Amino acid sequence: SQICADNRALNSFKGPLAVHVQKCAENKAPNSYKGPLAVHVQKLSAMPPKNPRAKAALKAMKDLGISEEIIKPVLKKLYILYGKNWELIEEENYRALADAIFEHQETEAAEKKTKSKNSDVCYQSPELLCFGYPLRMHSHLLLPILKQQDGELDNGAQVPDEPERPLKRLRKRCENAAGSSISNSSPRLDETSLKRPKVEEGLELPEITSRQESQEMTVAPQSVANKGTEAQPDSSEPLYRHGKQPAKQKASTILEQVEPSPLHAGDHSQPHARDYILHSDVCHKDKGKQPMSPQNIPKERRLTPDKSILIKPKPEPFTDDVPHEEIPIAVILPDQAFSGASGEKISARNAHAMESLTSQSMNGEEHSASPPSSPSMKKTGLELANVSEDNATLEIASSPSGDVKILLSCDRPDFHVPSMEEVLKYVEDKCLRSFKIIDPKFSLMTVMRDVCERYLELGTASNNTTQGSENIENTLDVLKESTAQGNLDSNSSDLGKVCLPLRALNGPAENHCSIVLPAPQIPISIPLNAMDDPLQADKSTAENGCWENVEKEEEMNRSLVTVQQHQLTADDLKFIHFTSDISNGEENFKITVVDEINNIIPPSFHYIPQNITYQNAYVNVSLAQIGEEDCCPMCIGDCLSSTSSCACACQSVGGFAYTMDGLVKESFLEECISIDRCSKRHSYCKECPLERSKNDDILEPCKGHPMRRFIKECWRRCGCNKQCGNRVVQRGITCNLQVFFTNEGKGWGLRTLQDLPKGSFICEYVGEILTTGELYERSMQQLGVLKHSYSVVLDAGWHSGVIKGDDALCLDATHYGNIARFINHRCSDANLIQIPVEIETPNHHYYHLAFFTARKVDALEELTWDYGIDFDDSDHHVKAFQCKCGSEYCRNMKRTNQACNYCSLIMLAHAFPYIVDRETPVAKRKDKILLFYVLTEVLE
Ligand SMILES: C[S@@+](CC[C@H](N)C(=O)[O-])C[C@H]1O[C@@H](n2cnc3c(N)ncnc32)[C@H](O)[C@@H]1O
Repeated sequence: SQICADNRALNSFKGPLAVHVQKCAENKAPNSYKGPLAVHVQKLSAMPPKNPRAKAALKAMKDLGISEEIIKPVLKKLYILYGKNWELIEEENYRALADAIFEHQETEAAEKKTKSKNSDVCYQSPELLCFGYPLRMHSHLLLPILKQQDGELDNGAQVPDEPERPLKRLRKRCENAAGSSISNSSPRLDETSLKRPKVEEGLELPEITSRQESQEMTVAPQSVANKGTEAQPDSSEPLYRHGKQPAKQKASTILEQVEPSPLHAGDHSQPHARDYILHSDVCHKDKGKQPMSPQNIPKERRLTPDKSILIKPKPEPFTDDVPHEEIPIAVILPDQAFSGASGEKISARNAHAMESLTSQSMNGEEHSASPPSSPSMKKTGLELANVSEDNATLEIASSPSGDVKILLSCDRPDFHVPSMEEVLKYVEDKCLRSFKIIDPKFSLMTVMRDVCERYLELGTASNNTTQGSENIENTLDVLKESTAQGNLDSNSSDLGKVCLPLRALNGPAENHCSIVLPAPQIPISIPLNAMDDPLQADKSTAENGCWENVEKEEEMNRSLVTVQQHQLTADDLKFIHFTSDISNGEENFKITVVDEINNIIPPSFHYIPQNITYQNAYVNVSLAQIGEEDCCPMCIGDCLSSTSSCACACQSVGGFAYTMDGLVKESFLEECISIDRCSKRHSYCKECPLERSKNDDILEPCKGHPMRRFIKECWRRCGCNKQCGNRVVQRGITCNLQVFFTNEGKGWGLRTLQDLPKGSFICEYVGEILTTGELYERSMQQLGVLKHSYSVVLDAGWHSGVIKGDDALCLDATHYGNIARFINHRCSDANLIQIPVEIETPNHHYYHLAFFTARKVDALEELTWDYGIDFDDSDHHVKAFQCKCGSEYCRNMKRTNQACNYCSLIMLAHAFPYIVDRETPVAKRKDKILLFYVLTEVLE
């Protein structure tokens, strides 16, 4: 209410109250609106005014025996008509007010008499409908609305003694709009409604529109002054005229002049005010025929024609008193924006240049009742597009003269105006994540400029070539051009460019085209923050500039492409290369990242290609500790080509573990797999390092560690060369891998982009080397913080009993790691197998945890390994999660009762655990399912 009063224009008020009033109007039935505002407005009407001048006016009239209910609406009306100039009202002891009251009463009396006649007129003429009801029925309803608009007279809504502020602006608008004769956007009150209904010969009616109110009643007071006189031909044309007067066409002229600027289409107050004038027309139709007979005031006290009280519009300077939110955040000036390739001539906050364009924030709901291309808009060329989100609104309006205004507004109470840079950055980042193809030079301002250019282009020469798919093509062309240009700018070579089929861009088949994108070249290092909040990670990444090279490679990075999964085929994927390399260039191959589901990037971490000691872990890498028996100094070239196994090979079971092709030998692999899958091949520590690390007295019995086979690779003390066939893991990743977002709810995962034969080396698990004690402490600190676990225990050698004290080691890839941290778990039949590999240290204390394919793996298959989790052991170093591996041998099945295709059966498993255990001691789900089917049928 206060804001209303201050702004004296409902349309400037963005709060819920405005929405209520808007609703009132748009529901066409303010009287049927029972919302809090209606109640509030009624209350307002009943409350005494706080303004002392209003009080005095009331008192003066009351003294004449007129009741307050009669006085207030008339006073209100007069106040508006007089341009809120109290002097005029107070003059001659409230003569004008008394006059108006009597007039009002006369009108009402006359109205009663002619009720049926008027009623017919009202219903027949659409222009005379107000809120869907005959206007004459609404005088009492309109007043409260007007009160809201002007916020005075009632309930402490202060009556400003100074009438100027908003009116100045509106007058200015009026002046600006005068030449354009642009109509209102109201669907009910289009151009036809501006035509003044044919007025019977008689009184000229009060011409009050919202614009007229805003015009400071440049006409109204004059008309009051001319009551009873002949119509004045000049600008002092009276609005109130007593006695028979010829109906003037002037009224419609005035209306045209006071038409809102096109962008004022969202004006909340407009319908009310417009309706009000029509109402006035109807209600006063018969005035000329009805004698005005004041009841309590002698005739001589009534207003007489007196030029001295004519009010001429003051040439008040234009002052922009519109609330801050109304100033457009970004204004695009076509003539500037189009003026060159640089294009960045968009002036932000250039409200000044757009003075003539005014626009109001509208609630999307309300506005939907008035679509952008409503007939009235079409007629005038006014275009208004409106997008609403929550309480925030984006409104784009354009006028036939070529002005475009973009207005962002928000009516939430907790809203603060963000910086333009912040908004642009945020939206750009989002676009970068969301769109399939991004111009390396993408910026929101470029998009805005494109809008302008399109506007100009379509509005001028080529405006008849813009249908449907062609629009798409145009857009693609723009993208194509700019992207290609970006390529040229950033990389003059064609090397590494890939052709991206655009089929996935929703365009029809005939619109397919290709876009040349730069191939992956720029490594990204993802910072260590917001580990488990991808969006946060994105944001902080951008904000902190933590991506290495982000400054210099920004444009290239922006070519990150994300593709909707459902639109992708394996063939498509072959064409799509992503410019990001999650390894930051640390690996031999670029490791791309793709999220086809959410368009996000993985949470940040530091990519390291090799293990690194955190603090206390003791990893003794020294030539001195490598004995003769632990290396092959006499070998030359490739050890594998030798007829006999070298010393290194001998340390691996049965000779070399690798084939000449660099694969793990089948026999060795099978043995490793069987160890992995058979719990019998476990060793149990008398004093388990994992238990010791807990630092408590209650040591739990060791749950066992697999007694794994090691591979021993040749290394620096060996005589062979780097290409020796017994050096596989140390040569690093040699296959094409990709980090992707799984759609089974496991988070990110790793997949291969190429077919892989059985026994292929994939990668090793890299992370910080921690002691088990350190890992335990870290886990305690991060308890409940992290969504995923990234630690493994290097326990393959524990059975040898060499682990002492706190020496037992772990790898934690939470903050520092490589792509192995993305490999998800799969129970029992994972396609990867972990094999401990000794390289630079000849004992089993520290080793490399390497992953090899346990079978042939097809391109695009997710790579998984069995974490070895005992899902019933809550103490396991990998926090038990609800397994979604999908394996038919899933060990977590009996606890899974959600997100499982067999959930109903699993519920039964809960009901019959004994049967399950007895029937399937090794927990093979196949068996369970069979069993449960039987049970289900029995139950049914
Ligand atoms: C080494 S991380 C694997 C990468 C992880 N998915 C990510 O988004 O970063 C291990 C974590 O992934 C999740 N995970 C791995 N395998 C899973 C599975 N089969 N079912 C459900 N979640 C799994 C668990 O949260 C687990 O703690």
